[in-house]
This record gives sequence, structure tokens and C-alpha cells, in this order.
Amino acid sequence: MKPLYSVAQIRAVEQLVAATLEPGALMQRAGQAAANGVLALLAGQANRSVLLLAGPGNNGGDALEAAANLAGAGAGIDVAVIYLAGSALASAETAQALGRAHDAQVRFLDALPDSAPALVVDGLFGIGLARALDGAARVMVEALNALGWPVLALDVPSGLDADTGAIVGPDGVALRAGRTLAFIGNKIGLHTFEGRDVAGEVEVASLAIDAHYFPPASAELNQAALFANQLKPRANNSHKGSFGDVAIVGGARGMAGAAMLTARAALYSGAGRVLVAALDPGPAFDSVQPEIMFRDGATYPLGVGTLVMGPGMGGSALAMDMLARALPGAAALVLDADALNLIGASVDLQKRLGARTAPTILTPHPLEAARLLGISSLEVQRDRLAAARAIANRFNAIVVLKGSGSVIAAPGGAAVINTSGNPGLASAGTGDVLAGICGSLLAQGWPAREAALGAVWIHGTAADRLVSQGIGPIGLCASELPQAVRAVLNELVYGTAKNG
Ligand SMILES: NC(=O)C1=CN([C@@H]2O[C@H](COP(=O)(O)OP(=O)(O)OC[C@H]3O[C@@H](n4cnc5c(N)ncnc54)[C@H](OP(=O)(O)O)[C@@H]3O)[C@@H](O)[C@H]2O)[C@@H](O)CC1
Ligand SMILES: [K+]
Repeated sequence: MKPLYSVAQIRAVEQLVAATLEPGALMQRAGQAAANGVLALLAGQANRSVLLLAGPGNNGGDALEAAANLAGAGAGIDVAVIYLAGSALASAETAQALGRAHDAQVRFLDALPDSAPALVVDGLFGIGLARALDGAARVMVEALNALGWPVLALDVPSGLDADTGAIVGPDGVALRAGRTLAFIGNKIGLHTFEGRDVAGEVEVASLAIDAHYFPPASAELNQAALFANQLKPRANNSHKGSFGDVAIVGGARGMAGAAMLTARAALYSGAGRVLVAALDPGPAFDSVQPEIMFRDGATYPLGVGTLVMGPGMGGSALAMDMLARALPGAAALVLDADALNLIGASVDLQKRLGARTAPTILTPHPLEAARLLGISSLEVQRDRLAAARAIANRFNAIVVLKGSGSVIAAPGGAAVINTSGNPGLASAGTGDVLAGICGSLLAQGWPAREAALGAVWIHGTAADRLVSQGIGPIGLCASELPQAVRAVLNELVYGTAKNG
């Protein structure tokens, strides 16, 4: 498990542990871990100067401890500190760390140096950030963001909400780090919404705290281990009926492409048979993918198999009627795009959705999630985990809240945050592909939660693979994903994939 904790949980662990240790011991461990991290990053570099930013709280204390350790490390490092002390008295631990930094002959500066250090260490604010950055801290963060000097954030990049991944506002700023060294435990906000962009690569220094001090995690990071029990090699004695049927209900006039992308994704991720139940007469076949069958949606039986409803479905009376008929049925459902918008606008459809017992996956982006919850997309983004959990609980379904750090939530269950994927996925049709993978895995017998976890991981990993081959992120097309999805899934099952 790759656990994620809330700030309240980390505070509780810290209190329990601190009571068993000498005062300042945890800060000294954090400072040592930070210094070790800096030394590793500086290995082999000719530039040996490090600038540490220390804020008024204990995050600043960590930076001062790190500065003292680096100055005393005998590694030829030029250590400079900018200390932005607050108006209130520093904690005893931070005061002690300040003394150690002075004793170690660290240089204290009043302003940013003229020449670039090898590394900036951000110890301005951590989990104690209480409001938007302002004054000298804001000026410094904006200047550093403009300069682009490499930054290692201690615990949390300054300005980021460690619970939600939002930049604390109004009109907030956060210091963009290439890396973040999280203390005690990994934090939710480093991995979703703005978190991935602001925190960069995240490492955890547990400060030698024993596992028994930790409560059950609030959430966890997605990884192949979470759906590995479904990754089974195929029997030689199998046939297309062994791997399920997926019907894509969508493709209204002018939007046939969305349904085709979903169908291709379902096919390339292993469904036995894939068809499009089209709402309007469109193309009779897909000339690129002739394996896909086409049916008239109006007469298609909606009570069996696996249905992916929504891609290019539109908002017609027929679309509404098909949803009303499908929701009470026994078919496993993936609901995406227009299906979600129709449900968001209809109390009757919401009731039908909430009463379902067959497997159901909802794949909203933030605006669709907002419509389902009757709030704004900004509110959804301000707490993505809460929004995903609320939808899962309200509609008794597995939810994939898309966006940077997609959140997968189950009713009453711990949320999972996905880490694969890149901005190449921020383009038309990639959501249709994701829905197709979800439907395909459901049709192959995966339970809904594993299907959602697997689909999101594989979809993001496929995009990462394309980018590593020079295909995107700029201009990555949704129609390029299915083949990469096939490669990733086969490697997972047959053995050579990196399981992240
Ligand atoms: N607890 C642990 O688990 C361990 C914690 N450790 C470390 O301590 C960090 C938490 O320390 P912390 O609680 O002192 O909070 P921190 O992030 O330094 O900031 C609070 C200070 O900033 C101030 N302030 C807040 N917002 C502001 C703003 N916008 N603009 C200006 N000022 C603002 C606020 O004062 P206020 O003005 O609100 O009264 C207060 O003075 C944690 O992230 C980790 O790095 C480790 O040593 C190991 C164990
Ligand atoms: K920080």
C-alpha cells in the first residue's frame, strides 16, 4: 500500500511520537533527512551552493536544522539561509535550530542572491499554512517561480494545501518545486489538483516513526498491485464469448467519433465483442476498426451485458429514455459524459441510479461531477476527494473523478489517487477511451472497483508511454491511445511491465 494521510492524521501521529522523544528530536530527524536529500541531489554537481528558505513555524525549523547539518557536513557546500521570522515567538525547537544554524556559520541573507544556487530548499510553510501567502513570502515565491531555480520543498511546497492540492487563496501563489520531501507520511494534496504540478516528484521520510503509530490511511496511491488479482493469462481453450460483450450507447448525429473511440478502446483492452448502439443512423461500420458492429440504439436491448452510456450521446428524448430504461436493469454500466449530464439534470434518473444493484462506474470530469452534486466545479476541485466520495455515496457507485490526480472512490471506502498520465490526456476523446477501458474490464469479469482502478492506471500509463516515445504531450490524440493501452495491459498480464 502507498498510504496518504490528512494533515490532522499527521498532526496526531506527531503528537503521539513527540511525547516519547526528547524535545526537538523529530525536527532534528527532519533536518537530517532534508540534508541527506540535498547531498544526494548535489552529487556530482560543480555548483555547491544551496539556498534555504526558512519560515516562521516548524517548517522553517526543519530548514534551519538542514542548513546546520549541511554546513557541518564537510561536503564543501556553501550554505545560505533567508529567514522570514514571523511576529510571534518561534517554537522552542525552531529557536534551537536557529541557534545551531548560527553556530555552524551558516550565512544569513536578506534577499535572493544574484547568481543561481544549485538548489533552493523551501522551508517557508508546511502543514501549518493558514492563509494565502502575502508580504515578503509572496514576493519571494513569485520571484523564485519566475527565476525557475530548482526547488526541493520540505514537507509541502509553500502555498499548497496539503489536504486538497489547492493553492491556498484567495489569489494565492505556491512555490513550484521539482521535488518534495514529505515528513512522517505522504500527503493527499501533493498528488491531486494543483499538487502534482507544484510538488513534483514526492519522496517520504518517515523520520523512523514506527508503523503502529499510524491510523488507517485516509487514501492511497493507485498502483498495479491494487488490481493485480484480475490480471490473468488467457486459457488456450477460450473464445470471444469468454471475454464479454460491450455495447457503447452513444454516437448521436455529429458525435459518432466519440462512440467509436470508446468502442476501439474496449476492443484493444480485450473485450470479446464490441458494438455501438447508435442513437442516430451514422456510419454503418468503422473502416479503421471493422471488428466493431453497429446497431440501432432505439431497439437495442439494454438489460444485459455491459453498457458504456454517454460518449457522444447528446441530450435527446431518446437518450433520456434509454437511460431511464437501462438504469434499473441488470447490465453493468459505465456512465460518462452526456449520460452524467442527463442524470445531473433529472431527479428521476438520479433515483434510478441510486437504486441500482448491478455494477456501476461513473467517470465524471469536474464539471460533470459538479452537476451531479449541484455545486460549482470550483467547489469540486477545492476538495476532489470529498466530491468523489460524495458522488460514490449518493449514487452507490464507483466514481472516477477525472483530472490531474484522478480520484477513484467507492461507497464508504478509502479513496485512491492515480499518479499515471500527463497533460497529453487533456484533449478531446481521451475520456471516451477511458470509459471504453472501464467497460471492457467490467465485461471481462473484473469487479467494478478493480475495473476503475485498472482502467485509470492503464490509461495514464499508456499516455506516459506515448510521451516517452515522443508522441505528445502536445498533440497526443485520443485515437493513438488504444494501441498503447493494449501494450500496457499485455505487459501487466504477461510479465514485463513496470508495476509503478
Ligand atoms: N508536526 C509535525 O508533524 C512535524 C512537523 N515538522 C515540520 O513542521 C511543519 C509544521 O509546522 P507548523 O505547525 O509550525 O507550521 P508551518 O507550516 O511551519 O507554518 C506555520 C507558521 O506560519 C504562520 N503562517 C501560516 N500561514 C501563513 C501565511 N500565509 N503567511 C504568513 N505566516 C503564516 C503561522 O503563524 P500564524 O501567523 O498563523 O500565527 C506559523 O507561525 C511541518 O510541515 C513539518 O515541516 C517536522 O519538524 C517534524 C514533525
Ligand atoms: K515547505
